[in-house]
Amino acid sequence: MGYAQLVIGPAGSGKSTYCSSLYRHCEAVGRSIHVVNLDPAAEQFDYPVAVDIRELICLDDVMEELGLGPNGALMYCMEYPFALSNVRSNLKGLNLMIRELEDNLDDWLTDELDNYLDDDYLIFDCPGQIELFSHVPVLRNFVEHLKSKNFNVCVVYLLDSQFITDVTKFISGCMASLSAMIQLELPHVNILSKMDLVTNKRDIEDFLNPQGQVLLSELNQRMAPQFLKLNKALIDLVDQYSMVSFVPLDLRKESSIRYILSQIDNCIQYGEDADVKVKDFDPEDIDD
Ligand SMILES: Nc1nc2c(ncn2[C@@H]2O[C@H](COP(=O)(O)OP(=O)(O)OP(=O)(O)O)[C@@H](O)[C@H]2O)c(=O)[nH]1
Ligand SMILES: [Mg+2]
Repeated sequence: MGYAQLVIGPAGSGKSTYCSSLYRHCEAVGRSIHVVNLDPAAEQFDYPVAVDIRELICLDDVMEELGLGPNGALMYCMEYPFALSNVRSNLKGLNLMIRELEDNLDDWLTDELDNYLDDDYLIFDCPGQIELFSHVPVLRNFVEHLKSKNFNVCVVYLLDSQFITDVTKFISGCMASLSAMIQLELPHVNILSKMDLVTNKRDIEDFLNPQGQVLLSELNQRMAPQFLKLNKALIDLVDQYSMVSFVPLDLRKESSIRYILSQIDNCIQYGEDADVKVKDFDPEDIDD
């Protein structure tokens, strides 16, 4: 059994920083994790990269060869390894393969991830394009692949606390997270990142464990009267999916990282197998 965190969230929400902080934390406590870069546009890392999607495809090449802008090129990069047969016709004359890697998802992932099975703990640092977890099936296919390889996977969704200045922005952050939940159908931990930048904690407190009724009345105050019904439906939706809970992440505090990691471990049942093994062992069963 392997374990994996899929770290997603809007651009600049702090995903890569979270990955490197988590790596350092685990290193300090003597725990082994491996961080995988799934961002073809990434340039530098503060963590040792265990597996790098840029070895398969890189953004600059796609922009140049296909004449795409950075966002279109990124979507292309992400879909490329996962749907190679569909895009093969577009690839005529292109020399996108940077190395002599096998030219399909299974081969590439199997090659790269086979070293990381059985009890290994992988962190996937994903790109920030919101399309990836809203309606494009790339990540979904990727997750299916991980599951087939016996990984317990959890989504770690980061939302930048700096953007959560009022209820409307909070709701839109929730909606983006919700679409990832629906799209990926995985256990989900929502994190409010960059808490060190929040000067007035009271501004954010309402959003850490918000009450549906409180959110609704704030939303109603901000929006024109014709939105009352929509507001109610939105808040009900957020309530229903019991996703109105964000865990604050303050990278200055070890305790904050430790707490988040324990929540995630819980979601993917990391460590439970070891407990089971201990519990299964009954001294009474031993023959004399
Ligand atoms: N103060 C503070 N800054 C942070 C924190 N996390 C990230 N940042 C800053 O926010 C910016 C974006 O952080 P990244 O970790 O690159 O964000 P990302 O989500 O990986 O970004 P993309 O991969 O481009 O989507 C950088 O300038 C980071 O230094 C944090 O906890 N506190
Ligand atoms: Mg990043």
